[in-house]
Amino acid sequence: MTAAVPAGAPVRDAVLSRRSRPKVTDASPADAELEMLLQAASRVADHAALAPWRVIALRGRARARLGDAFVAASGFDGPAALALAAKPLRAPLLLAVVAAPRPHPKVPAWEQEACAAGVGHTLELLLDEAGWGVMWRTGPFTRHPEVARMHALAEHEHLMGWLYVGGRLESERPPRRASDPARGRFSVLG
Ligand SMILES: Cc1cc2nc3c(=O)[nH]c(=O)nc-3n(C[C@H](O)[C@H](O)[C@H](O)COP(=O)(O)O)c2cc1C
Repeated sequence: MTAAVPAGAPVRDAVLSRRSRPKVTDASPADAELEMLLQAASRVADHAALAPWRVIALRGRARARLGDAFVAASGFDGPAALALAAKPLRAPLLLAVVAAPRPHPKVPAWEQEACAAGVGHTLELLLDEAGWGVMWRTGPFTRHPEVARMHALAEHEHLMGWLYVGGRLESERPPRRASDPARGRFSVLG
């Protein structure tokens, strides 16, 4: 038997139409819009309702300070350092997704990180649905102490990466993924 797909199926439509957008304009959502979308994203499944995550918005000079932290973490100098320092400047707004797992008698750290990742994915989807350009990025220095310090993370917190957010370039139509990643990744145990 096939379950009926509700007319419109807006969640499925939003998921199927989402694209990562590597190039964005200088426009960005206001903090009030971000808080509203985050309130929705916070409804992901969350064992024991620990909300083991938080999100930090990096705008303006904070992006340059992140670039400086990347360079300090890398030990690079010269042109390689300049290129690395410029990476966070690719979007006007970076949303650092932070996992904040704490010891819990029933909920191990990996479950809490799964919840934080869910918030990241859901927030990315909601921003895309709202018409913003978004791409989740990480890199080799995501969990380096210099980068944690720049975000003023607590001891138990670590980064899951950044949602790079900006305005959409109307000229750009990012391609769909060529393959069907779900093919062969479903099985049934009777
Ligand atoms: C946790 C995480 C980290 C990622 N880091 C990067 C990255 O550093 N660089 C990159 O090109 N893509 C990265 N990606 C993948 C992109 O966000 C994106 O999903 C990919 O380019 C495919 O495009 P699509 O989302 O439109 O299918 C990351 C995805 C996730 C979930």
